[in-house]
Amino acid sequence: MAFFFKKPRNASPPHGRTGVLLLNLGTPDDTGYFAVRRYLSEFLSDRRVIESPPLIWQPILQGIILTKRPFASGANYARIWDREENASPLRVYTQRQAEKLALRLESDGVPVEWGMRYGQPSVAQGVESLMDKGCDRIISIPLYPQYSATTTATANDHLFRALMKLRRQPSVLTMPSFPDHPLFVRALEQSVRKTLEGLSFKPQAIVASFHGLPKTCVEKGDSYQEECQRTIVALRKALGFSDEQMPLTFQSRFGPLEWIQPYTAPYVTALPKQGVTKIAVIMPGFMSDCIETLDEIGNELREEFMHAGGEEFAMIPCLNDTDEAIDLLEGLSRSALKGFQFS
Ligand SMILES: C=CC1=C(C)c2cc3[nH]c(cc4nc(cc5[nH]c(cc1n2)c(C)c5CCC(=O)O)C(CCC(=O)O)=C4C)c(C)c3C=C
Ligand SMILES: [Fe+2]
Ligand SMILES: [Fe+2]
Repeated sequence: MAFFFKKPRNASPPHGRTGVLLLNLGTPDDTGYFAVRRYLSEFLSDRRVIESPPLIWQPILQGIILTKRPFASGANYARIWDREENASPLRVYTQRQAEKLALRLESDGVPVEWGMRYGQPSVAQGVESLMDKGCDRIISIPLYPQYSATTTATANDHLFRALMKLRRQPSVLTMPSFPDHPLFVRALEQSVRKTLEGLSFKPQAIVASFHGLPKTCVEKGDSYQEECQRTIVALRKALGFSDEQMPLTFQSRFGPLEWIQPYTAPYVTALPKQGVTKIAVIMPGFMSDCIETLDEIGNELREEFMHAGGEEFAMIPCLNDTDEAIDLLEGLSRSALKGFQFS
């Protein structure tokens, strides 16, 4: 192991320096079969995501799934690709969030970097870059408002895996999830109000759709579902909405297991029969628009809703790099900075 221990490139300033590291999921480098296959293989080989024993799961993954899915997923990514930046929206927004947060923290001498759990840029690169800037303390912010072992915990695992290779480790403070943090709720509230103002119709319901999770994860103690509830209770309260006006659903089911319910697609396609033909959808489990929001909701769900008799469908954008999103990241960073001061 000692073989891997690297020398720090720069000495830390005598009184130390703190940097912020934003952690996100990751996304393919391009929409081609091999790039998507590489991404899915790394993602779906993570035992925090798929807990089945590798001896059983790997032949299924490397056989059927990675032969077929990259074609379908690649075509979906192609529909939402940011052609100007030639990158996936998740990557574009994560980078912009980091750049804008860096501007807010610049005058305090706090650098900001970002890294992806799967793919590029890596978390190790982010750590190295902060250490090159003299940071001996790192505030890591996993960009998941609600905790899940499948997202937050694996991001933290990956960060600590990167630290395993360092002789001189920085001190690390990992931020907790923020399902009903006032700045998060305020950012969501503003995004709802702004979108509603710009619509030519009044939605009869605003469906809140969160990424799903296998039911077994919750049964084993994952707090994700409860944290999604906390987000939606706080948002309904901020907007003065009832449960019916803002129902909670779960999207993105993967594989044959039962996932947490109600599932978004059947819920939404049943609405027109109940007289609800004009809806908006908000996705408060995602800090940035990505394939799950832009394609699964913005393309697929919209089509299914219209086909089922829907008349109007609007998507409320994720927080992305809005000022309110950066207010939230700045607020989280500043409270963590206080936690790193001894006197
Ligand atoms: C068992 C599989 C999966 C679990 C568990 C899971 C949990 C989970 N994921 C997110 C957030 C995102 N997931 C995204 C994409 C995505 N998710 C899965 C599977 C599981 N997710 C797959 C296979 C994919 C890739 C896309 C596809 O092929 O369908 C994304 C978007 C990535 C992007 O590039 O845009 C996000 C974000 C959460 C929050 C979560 C658990 C709570
Ligand atoms: Fe996912
Ligand atoms: Fe999906």
